[in-house]
Amino acid sequence: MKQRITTAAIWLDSTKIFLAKRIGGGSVGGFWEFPGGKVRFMESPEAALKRELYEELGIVAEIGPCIYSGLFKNKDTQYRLLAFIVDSDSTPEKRGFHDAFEWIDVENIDEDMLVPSDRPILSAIREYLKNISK
Ligand SMILES: Nc1nc2c([nH]c(=O)n2[C@H]2C[C@H](O)[C@@H](COP(=O)(O)OP(=O)(O)OP(=O)(O)O)O2)c(=O)[nH]1
Repeated sequence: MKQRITTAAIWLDSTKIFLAKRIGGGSVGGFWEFPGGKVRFMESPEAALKRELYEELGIVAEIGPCIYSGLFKNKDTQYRLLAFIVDSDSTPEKRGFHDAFEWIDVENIDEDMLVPSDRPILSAIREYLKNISK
């Protein structure tokens, strides 16, 4: 099976987290996601996430710690998904990848609204928020 590394951004503004709804089509169209994307050859995961956030949302982001690592499969590829805390002062814009944005408290995120790969990230976010509030 082919293997790829992919990334997701946990963009926090105090207790709220940024979610983007993927445009319809494909196996995950219409679901909400933590934005990000695939790492290219010889690219670091952090650089890939920074690039994807600029391409998909037009934001310049600082990439912080990785708080989640997990696996998922799509067709003939196994993906290693890494989720990073990110920070940005930019305002996101729609660039053809998403049709809605939302800032939402982690307690109010219904996991069924998320692309399946992103669902296990929710407990990692709760754990992270618990630890930084100590
Ligand atoms: N099936 C699936 N794909 C996911 C999830 N999360 C996630 O980022 N993806 C990625 C993997 C694929 O690159 C893409 C969905 O695949 P697709 O059916 O729309 O298109 P595709 O296989 O042609 O993928 P691609 O060439 O565009 O990468 O989204 C998930 O939870 N399930």
